[in-house]
Amino acid sequence: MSLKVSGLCKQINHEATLDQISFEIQPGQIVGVIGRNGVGKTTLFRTINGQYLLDRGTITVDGETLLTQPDLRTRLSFVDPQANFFKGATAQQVAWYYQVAYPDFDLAKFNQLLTRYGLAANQKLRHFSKGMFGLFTIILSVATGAPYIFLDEPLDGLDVIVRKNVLSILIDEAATQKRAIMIASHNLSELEGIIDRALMLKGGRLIHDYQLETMRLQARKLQLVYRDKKIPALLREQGHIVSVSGRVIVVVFEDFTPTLQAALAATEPAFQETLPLSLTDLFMANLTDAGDYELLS
Ligand SMILES: Nc1ncnc2c1ncn2[C@@H]1O[C@H](COP(=O)(O)OP(=O)(O)OP(=O)(O)O)[C@@H](O)[C@H]1O
Repeated sequence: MSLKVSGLCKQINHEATLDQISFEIQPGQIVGVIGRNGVGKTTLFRTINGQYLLDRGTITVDGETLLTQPDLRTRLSFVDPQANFFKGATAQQVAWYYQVAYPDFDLAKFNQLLTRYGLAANQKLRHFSKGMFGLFTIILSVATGAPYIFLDEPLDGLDVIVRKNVLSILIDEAATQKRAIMIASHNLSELEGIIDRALMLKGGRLIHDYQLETMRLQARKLQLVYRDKKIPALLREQGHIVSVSGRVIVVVFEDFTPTLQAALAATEPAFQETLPLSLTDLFMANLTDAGDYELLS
């Protein structure tokens, strides 16, 4: 059982928005999709879910090819936050449409979650606030019964209490219902609390598939201070510089070995301290451009 994407390519306006994307997700996994604005996260979800046609590649759902078997789409759920199809319908009406599309739609769960979060079933979606609509999207996705759920910025606009509740719903769905959940989000600190893996996109490609547990064991974030105003070449060659402030350099090494530690000691930093490493650090380490931080001259 898995959803497998192999060599997926998607061009938009003759640009390779997604280029040779391959990954596989298993039931029970919560996987983050991260990357800078405009890198293609939403396009990836739309292409997997059939809103955009893919140019090349294959997608299989539990071993069967999605393109040739459209009924497999009922195993995927993606409520596109930017789609306006249902904005004139009430929450209840949308549930009726979804019941037709999704054979396992759980109306009781849908109604129970609407009530629990204070959303009126007879209210039109266009009358929901941004946060209410975000919450509705998650409730609808969960109620479909689809084993593979895609959520695009699900925490956007939700207040802190609702965010915590939503995260618990997702963890519960993954743990007890064995749903696989893919979440595209810029909310890295909250994402980090629930995901097992993070797929990092850059320049249309999948540049990292982090298993967070392994990553935490292998990577190291260091704060270093040097006497002279020069950044040792080793830091650029073996690490990712996250920030430079005066003589203080923060650098992330994704594979911190004893050999690297020895080489680093040879650069004779005046001060060295290990800092806690987060998903935000990995994001900055990989996706910060030279122009995004000021270098020592
Ligand atoms: N329907 C479309 N028409 C034209 N360009 C599009 C379309 N959909 C996506 N794009 C372009 O594809 C690129 C990827 O957009 P996408 O929305 O997938 O990025 P994203 O990673 O989700 O961004 P963000 O983090 O800002 O939400 C962007 O350059 C965007 O302008």
